[in-house]
Amino acid sequence: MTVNDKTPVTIITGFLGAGKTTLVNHILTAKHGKRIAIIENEFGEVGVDDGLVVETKEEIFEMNNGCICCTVRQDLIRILNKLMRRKDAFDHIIIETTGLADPAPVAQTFFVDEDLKEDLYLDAILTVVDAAHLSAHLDEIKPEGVENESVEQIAFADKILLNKIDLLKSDDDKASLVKKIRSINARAAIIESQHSAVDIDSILGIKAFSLDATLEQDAEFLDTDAEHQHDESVTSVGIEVADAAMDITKLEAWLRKLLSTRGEDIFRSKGILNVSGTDERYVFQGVHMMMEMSSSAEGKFEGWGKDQKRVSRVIFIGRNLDRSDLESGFKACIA
Ligand SMILES: Nc1nc2c(ncn2[C@@H]2O[C@H](COP(=O)(O)OP(=O)(O)OP(=O)(O)O)[C@@H](O)[C@H]2O)c(=O)[nH]1
Repeated sequence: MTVNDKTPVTIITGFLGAGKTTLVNHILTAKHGKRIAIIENEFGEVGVDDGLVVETKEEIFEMNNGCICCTVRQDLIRILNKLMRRKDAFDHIIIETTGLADPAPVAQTFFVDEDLKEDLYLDAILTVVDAAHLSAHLDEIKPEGVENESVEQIAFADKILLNKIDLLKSDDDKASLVKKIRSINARAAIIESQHSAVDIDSILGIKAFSLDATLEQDAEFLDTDAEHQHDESVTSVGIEVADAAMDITKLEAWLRKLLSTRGEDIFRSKGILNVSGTDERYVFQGVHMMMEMSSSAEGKFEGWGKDQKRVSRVIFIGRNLDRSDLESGFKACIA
């Protein structure tokens, strides 16, 4: 079978909050004529992304019970094998990793699994980066033997979306960020973007993955016994409130204060909210100290479904998280 008879797979990776789901939504709503299957892997004990991905007719598979680069790799293989039994139904498969994943073990799957190798080829590893926060994450010193996920994600990229360029203060800041990226990966093309809005032809069907370049980067790439160690100090706290609605004014004030004081350690926060006194669905998005609150009234995402149970679900991801403090703070904002 030649590469042209196989189904292309794109791995979308990038640190927490970089703009991966925004990119998936852009792909799902752009006009390109491709039938796409999406496999989503989310970090943390409460899944939120299922409510953040736009509703389309495309098939979406959620994998929320572990990390795609380690514990649920067998689940990934199972889903891919299932998809390949209906391979005429798809033109392209996209895998969105968690923000803390190492893309290499996910990419390895397409070279070591005999069945999948027959039907699929790895088109590209796309790494989305947050122009405002990347530098700090790249500079982070990790304990001996622990991977810096941001560095790995850049190192293995075939294409880099330098996203959130609206948040860069000057051309000098941009130039020094590009220099830093180039010192880790000199090969990948870099495209600048805002809200991950890129030309679909520049990211899908580009045949940009190179096994030779990847082996040069990591001689153990094809070694199925090679191990990697995650930073165990990064954890998540998920909170669900099923039987009451939230007071939006109180909640917004609490979140703003929380993120302005603890936003260095709270890398990522997001949630879907059942707000008292309205039928609109609310979504909140936090990346370090930056925060956005929006509602379905703005028309960017769907409101509550007619028979949908209105549950508030939030997740905090970061270091030194105090579960009881976060839970009591959130629940104090119940209307
Ligand atoms: N200012 C600005 N904000 C952006 C841009 N792109 C995405 N965002 C916002 O950044 C936040 C995180 O975006 P997501 O697409 O959810 O990020 P993600 O990489 O999927 O996050 P995780 O799944 O948690 O790892 C959201 O509030 C987005 O609206 C951009 O270009 N500029």
